[in-house]
Parts: sequence; C-alpha cells; structure tokens
Amino acid sequence: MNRPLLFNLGIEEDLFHSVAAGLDGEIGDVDVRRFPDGETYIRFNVECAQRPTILACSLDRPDPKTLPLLFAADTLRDLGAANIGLVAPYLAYMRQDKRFHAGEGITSRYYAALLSRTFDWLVTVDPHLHRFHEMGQIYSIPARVAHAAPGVAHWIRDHVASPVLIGPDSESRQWVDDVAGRAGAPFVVLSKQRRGDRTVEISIPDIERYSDATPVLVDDIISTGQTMAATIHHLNQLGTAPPVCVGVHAIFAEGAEQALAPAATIATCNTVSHPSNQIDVTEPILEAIQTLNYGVRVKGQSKGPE
Ligand SMILES: O=P(O)(O)OC[C@H]1O[C@@H](O)[C@H](O)[C@@H]1O
Repeated sequence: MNRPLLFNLGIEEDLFHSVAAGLDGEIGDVDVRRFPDGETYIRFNVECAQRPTILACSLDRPDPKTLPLLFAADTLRDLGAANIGLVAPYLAYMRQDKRFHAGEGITSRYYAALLSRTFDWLVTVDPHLHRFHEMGQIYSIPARVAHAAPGVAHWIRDHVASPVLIGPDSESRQWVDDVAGRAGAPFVVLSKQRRGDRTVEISIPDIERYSDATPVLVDDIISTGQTMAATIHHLNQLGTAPPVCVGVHAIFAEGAEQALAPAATIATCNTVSHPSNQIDVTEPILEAIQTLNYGVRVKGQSKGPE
C-alpha cells in the first residue's frame, strides 16, 4: 500500500506534523477557500489516486468547517483515493444526544450520519459519550476513540504536588476515576444541575479531609467554563487552595476565559488549539489509528487487529 497522504483542514499544526510523522505519511497540499459568493472551492494539488488519505480537522465550532470537510472528502473519492479517514481530535455534536424537549432534533445522530456517509473511518479523542456508550451506536463506520487520560494523569503527576481530583458531575465519574488511578491521587465527584446553556449549579460533598491537598478539577470539555467556574466558586468559599483546572477539549466559548480567571492554572490537551494547551495527544491518536486496517500503519508497528 502507498504511503498515506494527510491534509490539515484545521488541527493544531504541531499535532498534525507529529501524527503525519508517526504514520510515515506525506503531507499533501490542498486549497480550500471561499468564492466571493461564499461557496467553497476545493483543489488537491497532489496525485491522490490509489492512496490512503486522511483529512485532519478538529470539529469545534463545527458548522462552517463541516461543509468544506465533506466536500474535500467527496473530492478525494472522485479523484480515486483508496480510502478516506477523518482524524477529528474534537468531535462535534456529541452533547445533544437525546430529545430533551418535545420537537428538538437529536443532532448527535444526524451529524454522525453525515460523517458516516462520507468517510471510511474516524478517529477522535474522548468524545462526549454520555447516553450513547459506544461510537458504534451512532457511527456506522469504524470509529475509534483515543484516550487522553494517560497524558492528563502524567501532567497532573508532573505539575501538582498532593492533588485531589474533582469531577464536576456523575457523568465524569468513570473518567475521573481512571485519571485519579493513573495519577495515584484521591478523587471526589460533585453533583451538578444544568439550569440553562450558561447556568450550572454545583454541590460539593465533604472534602474537608483533603484540606491540605490542591483541588484539580478535571473535565472532558471546557465550553462556557460555567461548570468549572461554579466549582471554583464553591471551593473558594470552603477556603481550599486555588484550584487547578484540567480539561481535554478547550472549546472556550465567548466569556469562558473571564469565567475561569480565578483558577490558579488551566491545562488542556491540544485537541482544540488554545493557549492553555499543555498535553499532547499524538500517542493516543496513533494508537487508535493502529487498530484500523486501511493501509495506514504507525511507524515501527506491525498490522493492527482488525
Ligand atoms: O460548563 P461548560 O464549560 O459550558 O460545559 C462543559 C460541561 O458540560 C458537559 O457536557 C461537559 O462534560 C462538561 O462537564
């Protein structure tokens, strides 16, 4: 099989280069721009026929990115690519996974159907799997999950003396448990009620027994920052040390930086490019790609299991 061809349609540049290097891939040149009327123009400036191809695109703020991404994949198909994979370190539309109110759309399903129609495979990092427990419940293509927990735990061990990990809600328990185990730290899980898009209420169990520890809030997504901000507020009232915030995906919707100003430190993974990025996810992405069988191999590794 030919060397894979990778195109960066919007992931953090260092992450893109290290994934490409790990796959011994060739970085391809593609022009994506808008015509004056706002429509998308795509041109691949490299021979794609018979090549395994990968489009890399982090799908935060997904709507303007999605149509060019789908057109790019369709173009590769037209040009005879052997197969087309998507590396989306952040995967969008995972949170509206049920009809919370009558008449709502279950956009998690619709978005998954769109991508599944167009790509042959998908790799993402810690998607927000809540009511769906496996990617196969909504994605009909092979969709692999890369796990940030080892890198997050490593960062905590290296940067925080005597941490106590705090998960913001019951959804986070499994993940926080995993990170805490790897970091060799205790953890507590809070109870959270979301009152609206930008309003959350947090209640904190008894954490007095960890009064000498540094609270480390860990969560998969920092969007409005309200979940972490509400937790920080309560911890401040309890007189704990200033908390450290660790998130996988640094969405940082408008106002989040301001909401999180009271945090001592904020560290995130490079799944969404942001100044707080400190944890690299190259390794788990390569490990996830290695489990697929589309002619894309991690350098120095033998064939994957599929
Ligand atoms: O509170 P913001 O930052 O808006 O949203 C992030 C939270 O919303 C949940 O779905 C995530 O798992 C995380 O706990």
